[in-house]
Amino acid sequence: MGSSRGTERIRSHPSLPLVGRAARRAGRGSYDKRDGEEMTIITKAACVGGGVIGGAWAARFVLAGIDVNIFDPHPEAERIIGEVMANAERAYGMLTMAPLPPRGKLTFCKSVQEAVQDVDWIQESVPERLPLKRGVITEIDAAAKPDALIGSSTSGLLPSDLQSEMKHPERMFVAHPYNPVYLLPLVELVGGKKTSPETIRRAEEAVAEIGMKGVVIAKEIEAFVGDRLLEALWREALWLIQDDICDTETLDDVMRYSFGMRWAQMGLFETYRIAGGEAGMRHFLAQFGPCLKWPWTKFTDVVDLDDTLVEKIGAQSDAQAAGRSIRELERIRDENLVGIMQALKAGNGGEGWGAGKLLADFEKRLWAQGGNQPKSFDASGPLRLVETKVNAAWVDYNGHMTEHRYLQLFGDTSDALLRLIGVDFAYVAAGHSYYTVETHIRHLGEAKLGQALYTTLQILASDEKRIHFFTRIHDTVSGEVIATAEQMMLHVDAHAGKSVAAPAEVLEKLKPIAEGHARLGVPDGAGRHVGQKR
Ligand SMILES: CC(C)(COP(=O)([O-])OP(=O)(O)OC[C@H]1O[C@@H](n2cnc3c(N)ncnc32)[C@H](O)[C@@H]1OP(=O)(O)O)[C@@H](O)C(=O)NCCC(=O)NCCSC(=O)C[N+](C)(C)C
Repeated sequence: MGSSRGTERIRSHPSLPLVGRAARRAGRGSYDKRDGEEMTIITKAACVGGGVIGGAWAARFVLAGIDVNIFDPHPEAERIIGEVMANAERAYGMLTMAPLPPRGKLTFCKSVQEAVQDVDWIQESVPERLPLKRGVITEIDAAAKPDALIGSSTSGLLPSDLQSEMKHPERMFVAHPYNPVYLLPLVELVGGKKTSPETIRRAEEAVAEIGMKGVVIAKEIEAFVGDRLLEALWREALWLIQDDICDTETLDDVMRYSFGMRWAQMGLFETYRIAGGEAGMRHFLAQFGPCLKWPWTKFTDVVDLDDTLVEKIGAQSDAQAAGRSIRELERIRDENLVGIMQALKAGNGGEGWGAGKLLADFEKRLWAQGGNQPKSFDASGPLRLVETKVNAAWVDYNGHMTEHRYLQLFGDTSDALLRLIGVDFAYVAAGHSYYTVETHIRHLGEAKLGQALYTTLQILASDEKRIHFFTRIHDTVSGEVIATAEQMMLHVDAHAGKSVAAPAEVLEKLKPIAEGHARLGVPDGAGRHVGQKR
């Protein structure tokens, strides 16, 4: 697999990309979806600085299956990074049912040199002081492979200033992420005067492979794009608090009950286009353009952040938190972000929208690369197909898993069976699939937040068109059956919208499972109808 380049680059292939360990296990780098082109992936990374941002970068890499070396001289670095990692794992458990690759290995190193010497991507996340950052980046440059990519997490320093003392400045750029880095996909990619365009192109490819959206900023500018926008809002917000127009909670309410929700799915301009009505953006500009000259803002003046204002904001913020710790708030934030991304994944008629589309595409790659999908299976018993945990978004007002999430889990299980018999994304894209036509669910026990579950599936009968099967949801610890579903799927020609016989290659894969399961006998609860005595 050895490559003379910092990140792996190999020829394209019709398959979908592998990431991190999966790529290495396959003895190669990643495959490109675009015919004939090469692809850049990260096979090993280093994080220099392991605070809130550096630790979360490490989590993003590790959960994408990439080994990470980390260097942070803080005496409690291991504890802090361990806590970030735990939050990230919890969030990913809620975010996706797709088979994540085996976790990358996290290694704590004693020096910058040790951390960076054999890796493809180095992410610098040390405190925001130019001499410190420049010094660390120069040190990284001296110890890293000459072609390793070096990204800085700086929130606002110019890459030209950061790379000025490097021997190989062409591979250095700003990779500015958003907290929590393991969930929020955006990374602003900003080159300095000496950064090569090739570096930015490779960085953009590489972050896509770890589920991120690399946005290339055309010109370097202090604070780039995101922090410029946040700075404007932040300044205005400080004035509103200083002038007693509102308190911190009211200000946050104004955002989160209104335009904050709009911004998560469409940005500023697309939202304003709609606000312009049928005449669109031009009408909007004509309507609201004149306001720009009205006294609607104070943000070009800088508020005096003196002790009184700091204490005022601190006290209002304490009241707003109502005793919740930062860790609790982080968990609430992560659950909400997961919920938003999942909603966006279902947006645009199921195609996915914005960050949800990115998640859908990432999941497709994970499914395509197989993950924990068994290569062989034992049909002498029901197939164990899905492992999961009840996440917060699945729990209803009764404090247990709500009913449509059961159906989701049953659907994920039938999807897993379909993949086993060769009905995958490519098969569906070619025009055929299986559709569920009947379901009978029984709820036998409760599933609570965080409870580990697994599913098993038994085929009851099958022919060239039909698969009749019985799925159980079990508690992972006790094995107790919590719910069952008896379902019928029909093989269909999706274009014609009609059932048709499945092709021989699918039926051949189905046959040994059906034959094995025929020996198991009819499960208790199969064939029931509502109203029968138990
Ligand atoms: C297209 C469709 C699935 C079938 O429409 P059709 O071709 O008109 O089908 P028929 O009604 O003629 O039925 C074909 C044969 O199948 C037999 N059949 C039908 N229903 C059942 C049943 N419930 N149990 C047993 N057998 C059944 C029927 O008797 C016919 O037998 P023959 O021997 O005469 O051939 C159409 O129904 C459709 O589009 N339905 C909607 C499907 C849907 O949207 N489902 C929800 C999607 S969820 C999902 O699919 C989840 N997942 C699998 C992706 C995980």
